[in-house]
Amino acid sequence: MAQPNIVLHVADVHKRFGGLHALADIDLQVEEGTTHAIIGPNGAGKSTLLNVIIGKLAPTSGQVVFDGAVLTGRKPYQINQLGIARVFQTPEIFGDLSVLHNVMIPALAKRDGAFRLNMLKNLNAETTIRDEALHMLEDVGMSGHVDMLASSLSRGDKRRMELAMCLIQHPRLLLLDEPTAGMSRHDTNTTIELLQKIKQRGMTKVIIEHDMHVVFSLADKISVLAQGRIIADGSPDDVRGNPAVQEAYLGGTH
Ligand SMILES: Nc1ncnc2c1ncn2[C@@H]1O[C@H](COP(=O)(O)OP(=O)(O)OP(=O)(O)O)[C@@H](O)[C@H]1O
Repeated sequence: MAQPNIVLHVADVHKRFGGLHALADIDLQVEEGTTHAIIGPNGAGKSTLLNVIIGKLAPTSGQVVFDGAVLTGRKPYQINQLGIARVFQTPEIFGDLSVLHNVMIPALAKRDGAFRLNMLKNLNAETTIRDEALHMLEDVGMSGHVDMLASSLSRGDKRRMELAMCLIQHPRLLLLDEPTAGMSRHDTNTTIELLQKIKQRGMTKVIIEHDMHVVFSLADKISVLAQGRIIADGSPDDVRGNPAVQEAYLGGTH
């Protein structure tokens, strides 16, 4: 059988904050085309792990390898340029620009190597990127919101717009940090359907999520963190039936 292609490898990563061992012995392999969920109770180390992957935090030891390139030591924008896009827990958007312009900006920043303020002056002249942004907005079901100010969107629509802002970068790996946090059940289900649609296209995703309905609707593989360590790693069925996971997480407050 052909070996799966490992897109992301978190190799023997430790992260200490003073005396606190926030991540210990983390070894995580994400296969191309899969949706890999990282779950765990509050304070388990999920955000720390994500921040180590995207270069916001340096590991105390160990390294992160993406598509053969060592990420450790690179800056977040350099990691983004290599093909990792992140949907933030708190959407980072330009509230006083239109939805369309918000989606165009990451594509311009990718094309030109960095975001520059003077990009905002020439947005209407960028017809190719404008067309692509329109296409992405259609893809996430937001064709009717193109000219609205981003600040006027509902929370769920901001999330969808931010997903379009990531998709227009054509990332090899999409990191989703609690993509349905604070959403109504209806918006959560719409987001699940959208992420399932992206999944069918084979995009690799790492998702941190508290909502088990979301996790079990999307994940091909789940890694469970507890107190900074991976206590289980496997298919959703493996993880669901694992007594250690039930004790640490599923039977807990979530
Ligand atoms: N910058 C920091 N300095 C000191 N301690 C930190 C820092 N960031 C996180 N921690 C600690 O590291 C541990 C892991 O935190 P982290 O935020 O990664 O957990 P989490 O699994 O994302 O939690 P939650 O689900 O509540 O967001 C916690 O004990 C937290 O208090």
